[in-house]
Amino acid sequence: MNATQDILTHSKICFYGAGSMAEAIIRGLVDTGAAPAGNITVFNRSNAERLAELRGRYGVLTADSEAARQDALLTADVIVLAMKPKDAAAALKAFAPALRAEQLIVSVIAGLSIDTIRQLTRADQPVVRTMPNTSSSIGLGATGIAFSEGLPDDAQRLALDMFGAVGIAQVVEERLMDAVNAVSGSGPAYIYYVMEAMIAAGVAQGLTPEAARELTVQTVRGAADMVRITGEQPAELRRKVTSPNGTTQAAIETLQRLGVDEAFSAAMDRCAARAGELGRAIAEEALGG
Ligand SMILES: NC(=O)C1=CN([C@@H]2O[C@H](COP(=O)(O)OP(=O)(O)OC[C@H]3O[C@@H](n4cnc5c(N)ncnc54)[C@H](O)[C@@H]3O)[C@@H](O)[C@H]2O)C=CC1
Ligand SMILES: O=C(O)[C@@H]1CCC=N1
Repeated sequence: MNATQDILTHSKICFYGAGSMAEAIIRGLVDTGAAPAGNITVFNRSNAERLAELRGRYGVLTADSEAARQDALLTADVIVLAMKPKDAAAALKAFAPALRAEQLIVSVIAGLSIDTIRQLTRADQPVVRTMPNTSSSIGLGATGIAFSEGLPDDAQRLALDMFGAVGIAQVVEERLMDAVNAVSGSGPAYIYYVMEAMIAAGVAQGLTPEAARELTVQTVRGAADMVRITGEQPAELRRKVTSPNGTTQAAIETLQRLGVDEAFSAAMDRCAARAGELGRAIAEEALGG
């Protein structure tokens, strides 16, 4: 074990919010051994059943009472903000007064800026803003990471190790975090949407749902791995599939005629803009303007 892994291994991590994103990260940390389950405490607002589920699956600790929640927050080295954006302002306001200067805040909340977190806590609170995705739950996550100004190297390393344990982690400037949200944070949903459409069209053409699903899944998996493994550009790989005047050309021309490029561009612009709106709404609710 090297010294940097040591930091994550020995840190007490508190997950504030116990939803799908928290679980995805917890699973990666526990399964890879990047953080021992006994160092992870998780809580949500009031859903004891959900906490029991996480305890049973991963062996993590859960905080089931207000006193236990306060204790988990007070004793944590790292606090992961994993609640919905609409719950973030109230949660941050409630726990900020008890926060210690050295506690690292890691946020996965769409749109929430480092500046808002620091305004609610301390001007020099160590903060890592991230945008992961749900593929983290199978170790194939893609996370964008931005650091607060002056964040010490060991805190940067800890965050990179935490998200590296569940996939790849890409450091970006904070101003680009909404773009990361548009590409990889929400991205899995676009691909699922494409898969839904492919499966439905295959079934409409007579395939069984099972056959359409299997063929679609393997096609998407194979295409992603072709880009990853060959290192070639997607456009070049597409060219190799597309015989002149063949079937693929007929399909791609139809997609282009129907405006799929424009649809993706508009959807991703709207996604990034929505992240900005969510972030401003949290700041307004928490800071009053
Ligand atoms: N689901 C996704 O694909 C991604 C989600 N995110 C971000 O992750 C965050 C969480 O999203 P999900 O896990 O999908 O949501 P979710 O709805 O599955 O989980 C939210 C959790 O927060 C808890 N919670 C809410 N208010 C709380 C409070 N005051 N105290 C304690 N717990 C509280 C809820 O009980 C629930 O356990 C969001 O802010 C979202 O922007 C980021 C990247 C990807
Ligand atoms: O839909 C959302 O707002 C969250 C953020 C990125 C993925 N899911």
